[in-house]
Amino acid sequence: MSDGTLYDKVWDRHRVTELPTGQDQLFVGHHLIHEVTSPQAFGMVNERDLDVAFPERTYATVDHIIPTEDRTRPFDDGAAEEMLEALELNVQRAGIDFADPESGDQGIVHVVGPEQGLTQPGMTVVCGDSHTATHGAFGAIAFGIGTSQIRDVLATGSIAMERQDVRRVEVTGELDPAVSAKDVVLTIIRELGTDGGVGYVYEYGGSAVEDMPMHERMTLCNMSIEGGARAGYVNPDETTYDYLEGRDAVPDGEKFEELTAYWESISSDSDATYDDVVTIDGSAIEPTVTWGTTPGQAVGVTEEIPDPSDLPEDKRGSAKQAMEHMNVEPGDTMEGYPIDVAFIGSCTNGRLPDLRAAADVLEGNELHEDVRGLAVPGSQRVKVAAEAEGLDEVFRDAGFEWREAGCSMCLGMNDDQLVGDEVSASSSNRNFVGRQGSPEGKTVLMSPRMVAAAGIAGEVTDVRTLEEVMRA
Ligand SMILES: CC(C)[C@H](C(=O)O)[C@@H](O)C(=O)O
Ligand code: SF4
Repeated sequence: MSDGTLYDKVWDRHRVTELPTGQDQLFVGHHLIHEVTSPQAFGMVNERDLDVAFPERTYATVDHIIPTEDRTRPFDDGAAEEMLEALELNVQRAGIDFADPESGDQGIVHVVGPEQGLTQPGMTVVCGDSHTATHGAFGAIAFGIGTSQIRDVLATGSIAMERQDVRRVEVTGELDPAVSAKDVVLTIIRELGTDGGVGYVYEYGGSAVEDMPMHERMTLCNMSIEGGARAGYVNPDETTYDYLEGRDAVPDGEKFEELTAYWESISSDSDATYDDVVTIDGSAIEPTVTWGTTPGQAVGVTEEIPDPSDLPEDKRGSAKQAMEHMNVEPGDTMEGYPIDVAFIGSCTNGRLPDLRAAADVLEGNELHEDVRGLAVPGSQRVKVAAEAEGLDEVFRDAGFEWREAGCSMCLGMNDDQLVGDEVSASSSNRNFVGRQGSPEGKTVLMSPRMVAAAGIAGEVTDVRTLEEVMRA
């Protein structure tokens, strides 16, 4: 068992008791909710005539089903309208703060929590959503939960959970300037496997992680679940405190100083022991893209797609199937793979610095004539901030549609979907078959800069080469 890690310390501080099942009852510091996974859980709580135990520790937003174009109520999509109405009713009844579409605060749950300072180091954060690990970027223990657990958290402010092992994932060296956290996490998942993290929580560290600003750490932790880990976190440091200082939900003055001291104390000790340690050479990572239908089926953009027969036996069948779906061959590179759609957004890469990174590549360029582009800010606040910098103009001038905040084409639960066998260069986190709305659709995951480069070229492109050409 690990010892002296942030995970152990935070777990112990939130552990209420050991349950007869052998699980621990864990107190939940913050509960985030959205419209897709909460209605049933509220239904169960209401049915038993229970109150929400800690409405003040609960925060709601609407993200998955919300249209990113016309938001006139009632929505054209009756099911979407119904889900939002259910959420409105539930939060109103329980007295839960709600980032509704009129509030100016609405957005993807994993974008709004951090931007308002709701997510803080040393907390336990849960949400009925698998990408809750995002919040681990702050040194919180954050994970996705299922419907019956949402019910439990609503009714008691706690859940039954088993303690996980801790794997330290150490990313050494310095990243190439064209390489981002997205490339790092795709590399980690590729090396450790999509189920390599089962039973673990990942502690990310090493110089390449320490050098990452908060939005990059969020991208890294966001995809922990794609590697099978229950959660992922980064120990809090000056970068974390600087990000948090002055945010709405963060106390200021002396209280902030006290908090910082507390946050320091819950960081992993220098002599902490881990159940496993993995080291990855950050300086060797190049811009990385997926060739298949899981986030682990990834290669460096100039690297050859592997031959399934060279893969471990249990990976061969799925690799062959993925190659068929994606229409790629072993030995091909992804460079030159034609795309139809460029999607910038999602809880992985829909924050202000992600939009800046894409806009930086797009400035003065235009989307390829065969490509449609969708830029979707992760939250209303991100949208306003981006517009204040003129980023919307850069996107529009390049031929992108500039939309309202939400999950959008990350999973296509609204109108933003691939059509037929369209190929999308996407800054999101999942490339499963049918993920972006069309069963024949194809998704190539990559960083925002790489999406912008692919959009301009009309095919997967090494952003480093594109930038060289543009400079010449
Ligand atoms: C709808 C929701 C339950 C789902 C998740 O849990 O992650 C979604 O956010 C996703 O990314 O697939
Ligand atoms: S942006 Fe995508 S991954 Fe994130 S919560 Fe929404 S659907 Fe899930």
